[in-house]
Amino acid sequence: MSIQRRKKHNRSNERRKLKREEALKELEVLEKNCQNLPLNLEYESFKELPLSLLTQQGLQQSNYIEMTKIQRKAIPLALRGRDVLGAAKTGSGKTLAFLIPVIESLYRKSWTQLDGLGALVIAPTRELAIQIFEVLRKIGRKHSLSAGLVIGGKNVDVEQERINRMNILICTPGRLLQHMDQTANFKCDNIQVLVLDEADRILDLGFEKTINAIIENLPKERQTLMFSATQTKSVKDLARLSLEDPEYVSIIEDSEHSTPISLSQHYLVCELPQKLDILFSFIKSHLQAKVLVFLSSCKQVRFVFETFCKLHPGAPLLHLHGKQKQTKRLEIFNKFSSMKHAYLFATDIAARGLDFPAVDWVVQVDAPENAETYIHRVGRTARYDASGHALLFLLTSEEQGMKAALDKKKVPIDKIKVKSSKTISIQKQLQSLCFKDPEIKYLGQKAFVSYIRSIYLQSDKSIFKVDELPIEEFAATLGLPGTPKIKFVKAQSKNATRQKPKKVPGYSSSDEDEGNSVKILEMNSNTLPNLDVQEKKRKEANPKSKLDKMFNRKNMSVLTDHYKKLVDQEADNITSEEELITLKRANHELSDELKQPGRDPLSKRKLMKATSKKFIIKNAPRGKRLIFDDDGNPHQVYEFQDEKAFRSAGDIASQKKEFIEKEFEVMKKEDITDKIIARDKRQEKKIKKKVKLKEELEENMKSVVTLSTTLPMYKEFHEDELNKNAERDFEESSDEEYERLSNKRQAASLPDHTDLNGGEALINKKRKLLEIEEPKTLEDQEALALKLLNRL
Ligand SMILES: Nc1ncnc2c1ncn2[C@@H]1O[C@H](COP(=O)(O)OP(=O)(O)OP(=O)(O)O)[C@@H](O)[C@H]1O
Repeated sequence: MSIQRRKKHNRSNERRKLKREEALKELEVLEKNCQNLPLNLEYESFKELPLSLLTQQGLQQSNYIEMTKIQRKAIPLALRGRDVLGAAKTGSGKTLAFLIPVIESLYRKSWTQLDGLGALVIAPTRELAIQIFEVLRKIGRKHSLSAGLVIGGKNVDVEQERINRMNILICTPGRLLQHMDQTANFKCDNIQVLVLDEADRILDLGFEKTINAIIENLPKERQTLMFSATQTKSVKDLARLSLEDPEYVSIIEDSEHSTPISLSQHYLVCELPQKLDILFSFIKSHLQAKVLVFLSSCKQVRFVFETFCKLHPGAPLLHLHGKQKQTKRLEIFNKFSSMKHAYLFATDIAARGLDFPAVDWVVQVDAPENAETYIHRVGRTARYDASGHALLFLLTSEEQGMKAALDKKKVPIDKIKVKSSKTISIQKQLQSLCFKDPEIKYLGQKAFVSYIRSIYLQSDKSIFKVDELPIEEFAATLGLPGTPKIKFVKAQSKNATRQKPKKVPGYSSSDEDEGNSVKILEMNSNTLPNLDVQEKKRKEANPKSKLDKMFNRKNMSVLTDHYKKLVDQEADNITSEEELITLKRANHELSDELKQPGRDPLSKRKLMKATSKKFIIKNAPRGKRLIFDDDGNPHQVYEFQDEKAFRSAGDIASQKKEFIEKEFEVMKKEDITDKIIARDKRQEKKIKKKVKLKEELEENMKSVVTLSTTLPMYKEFHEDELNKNAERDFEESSDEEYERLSNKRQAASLPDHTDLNGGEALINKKRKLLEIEEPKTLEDQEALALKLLNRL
């Protein structure tokens, strides 16, 4: 190296050293300033805080200049390393209040990729996690920290691959725990900051155990920040669990109201059957608005969305609920965010944290479960410094209880009256839609049941009174021809119910009417033979119109099958939470006359139907699978012991275990036999293929004798064939064959692979075959043909 170049090199080295020293000094100063940050001062802007230049730039470029109240209070505390439990109104900027300390904490520790995961942010829903991630990307754009999103609904493998490279993770609790359990090398032992956003919701959603398990995996020495727009006792419990002497920062407690000042809030009182008419009329009179409409369940959302779309109210309609796929949810989220005027029908999935820009109205058609949920729902409007309106529909039975709950939570809300002259009735249109489209009718039935169920499940019985609902009128306003039968059957306590022998689906006996807890049995009224006496009387008193009958006949076959399937499925998939409420299939038992065609049927039509081939085949008893013992005696696959003998054979659990083990052994043996058969078949196939290939090659050789230029083509063919065979074999083969086949494939197609050990010999052998000299004489060609044939 010349002297000049060396000098230049030294100069740049020095410059780098100086820069490093300066950066270290800056970090030292920053750390000192943070530790000594006076907490009694009122900071107005982000500039006044000891934040890194990179964060300052990120904030400025995102137009965050002045701090909100919660940011003023919480950020200085968090910068000093304190644990914070923060409560502030919706839309008050809590996201920045925890993200800035997260970034700064890692920055001050000179965090790099080598240090691994440094911060975890946990949010209750995927949408919220995505939103937090976007804010982090905005304000952290100048930093070189890596951040990742770990939410359900995405490929775990892809996440597993990248998760270890991240410094900050934004995640939902379930998926995070999954990675903690399943992802090799996923280390959380270096976590510096843990954030729980909407902590109370995380608990509401039943993630308490998950959170506890996550916290167990984290180091004790860390900073914890928790934020929510509402704080419940359970959050404080959680705080005790994971925060060390936390600072409780509550902007709500200081203020007169727990909702934003710029939010005007009203409620109206109506009856259940009026709700959809009022909503439709509201849309008609607010076409140029961006409105979020809350309903109690996915089914309600779907029904209202589907029917209103068909009624063309004149405003763009969207819907969002938890049963949609993640990509669809995101698409709708983005669409609604970007639209100026639109109606989004949603479940409580959209209640928390989501920052849709410029929402004018939040309309709660179905009342929220409690005052906290009300606060979060209305918080989707009037965010930051914007204004907004909220309208709550209350049933007469709900008014008193809900108003008291809202007053207690410091929610200022006024009553307004609905002008009946301005309400458009859509009942007829809904009826017609249900009549024309069985899917709509089906949705209506599901919406009906899920609404009643949601009211029944509400824990605050002072607000939600299921027995005061005008059920029949409600069904009629949904356009349904009859009331899907909802029977309240008092059953015994949950445990007692479980011990009872299982009932035949669709069969409801009078013993279900005894006990303490309540069970809902739903049936399709159209196909309901076992109506109770009252119902029969009612039907006699109100004979069905011709239209009703037509309606029923038209939709009967389409709906009942579809409906039955779904109801059956649901009955099979009942979760523990749903055990109280059971969906049951309608009892489709045929009358005795129809069952026994020999007896006198009531009418000719019935007789013909009962003796038809189709009917007999359909109703013939199903064949049973029998197995024969060595003496040729038939047995059922599983034969039942008599109960006494069964009980005397030992306790149920151990018998069950023994039975499962025995069956497992049988399955294992069967499995081996199946595998042998499959392998034999594969080998047979391969031999056949080889013979065929050999024959084809012999044919080709004949042409080689006459045309020596075909050799390259032949070579290609051979390679191709080998590749194809290898691929086919690979698909068909077991894992054990994988290596052999992939070597074979490489041998046929790849160039040099000197680093392959086992495969090397094979490659060389193949290469000999492929790199043969072009034959010049007839003898050469014959020799080549022989060699090639031998290779097979
Ligand atoms: N300092 C600030 N300056 C300007 N805008 C801000 C500031 N802080 C937050 N915002 C904006 O205010 C809106 C609400 O912020 P954010 O979503 O953090 O509220 P939140 O308190 O978390 O609400 P929620 O309780 O509903 O989750 C966002 O659009 C955000 O960009």
